[in-house]
Amino acid sequence: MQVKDVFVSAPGKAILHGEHAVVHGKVALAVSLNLRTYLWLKGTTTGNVCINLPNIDTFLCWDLSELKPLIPYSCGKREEVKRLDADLVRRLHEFLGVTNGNLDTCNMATIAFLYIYLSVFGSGELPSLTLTVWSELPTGAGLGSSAAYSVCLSAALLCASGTIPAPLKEWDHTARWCQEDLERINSWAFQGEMIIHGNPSGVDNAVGTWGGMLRFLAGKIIPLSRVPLLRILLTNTKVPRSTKVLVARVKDKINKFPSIMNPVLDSVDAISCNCERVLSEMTCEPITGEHYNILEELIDMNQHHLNVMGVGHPSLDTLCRVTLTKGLHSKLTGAGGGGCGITLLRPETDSSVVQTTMQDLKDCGFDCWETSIGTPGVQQHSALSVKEEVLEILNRY
Ligand SMILES: Nc1ncnc2c1ncn2[C@@H]1O[C@H](COP(=O)(O)OP(=O)(O)OP(=O)(O)O)[C@@H](O)[C@H]1O
Ligand SMILES: C[C@@](O)(CCO)CC(=O)[O-]
Ligand SMILES: [Mg+2]
Repeated sequence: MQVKDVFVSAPGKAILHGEHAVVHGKVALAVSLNLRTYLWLKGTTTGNVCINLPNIDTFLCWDLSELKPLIPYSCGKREEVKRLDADLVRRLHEFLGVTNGNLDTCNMATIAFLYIYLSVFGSGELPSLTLTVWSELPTGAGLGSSAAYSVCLSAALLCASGTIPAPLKEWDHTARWCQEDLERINSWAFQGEMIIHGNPSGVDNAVGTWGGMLRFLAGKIIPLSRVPLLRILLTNTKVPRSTKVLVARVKDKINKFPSIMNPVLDSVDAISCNCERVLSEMTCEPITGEHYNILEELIDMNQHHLNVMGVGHPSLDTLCRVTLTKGLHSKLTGAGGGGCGITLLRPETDSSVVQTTMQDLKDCGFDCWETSIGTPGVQQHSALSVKEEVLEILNRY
């Protein structure tokens, strides 16, 4: 069986408020970014399944005969995809020689792929294909690279297997799926996130799937359609960290100090709700300096809470200190422990202030750029519609 080629992309995300607290049933507000992950799936007749993941230096190929014995026993019967198939995960660990359960960057990405590939195609004939993924997002830096990767895998494999239709018509450049298909994509992407994160809330894959700005609470996704245009500076401290480790660290802290940590989580919840209220006010009344003052205070308070949770880092303290000397307020975004932070720019913030702030942050060794938010979620592309530099990279493999 030869499957049709599929080209998809999904955006990264920034969490405005609610990271970590959202894992424990509190509200998070998150937005999509103008940085995307691209995936090109090519149907082949080689009898091999190959993955090229240049961002993480992973290039692997298997013969179909090696993969067939891994097909999950329950394949095709699994309508409910909220929990991982523990038996398949265990057999994939064995297959890749993971002995202690500790997955490195390459194993996490490989298992996420094999898990979805085998689950989606396992009830029929496994197809031979080559899948190449390249991302504009920094990997493992808090901007939802794992979710964008999982959403792309899920959309491309579901589409190639015919589980969901390809929305792209001959004359289209890009197309999106209907709500029901997006829900399917999101639920398989969540499985990928479970492999990579351990215990994800699902907020990152929801943003990768639907894009825009979302309110997320206990699996419930509410798109916020009326939001003001926010100017945000993104800074990558380049300090490596793992979301899985940080999420587990917060859980340990909650278990150890429940009476201290639960009020902190409640307070973060209230910060997210206050932020949502202010953002909504900003769309229906004239925007004032006071709106921005409140947004800035919420950022400062949340950053302190995240430090209490144990997910701060000296590099993030530096980010907050450097931006505050220019009157700007920052917090970490995503899992913390290094990675990226966001800085809110006020409408009146002069471009010279933005430039000097960015230079000061670059002098600290950080990457820094102004970003646009609220971009579309997962999309199917015609190869022609993709930026030339992205096509050139994906075509190398
Ligand atoms: N472009 C990519 N190609 C292959 N694997 C990727 C890619 N991007 C992310 N991954 C996988 O996701 C892992 C990083 O996930 P992690 O959740 O730790 O960081 P993040 O998603 O960037 O940050 P956060 O979850 O805080 O937003 C990598 O180790 C790798 O396994
Ligand atoms: C830290 C966390 O809250 C956000 C990571 O981007 C984890 C999650 O929600 O799955
Ligand atoms: Mg992640």
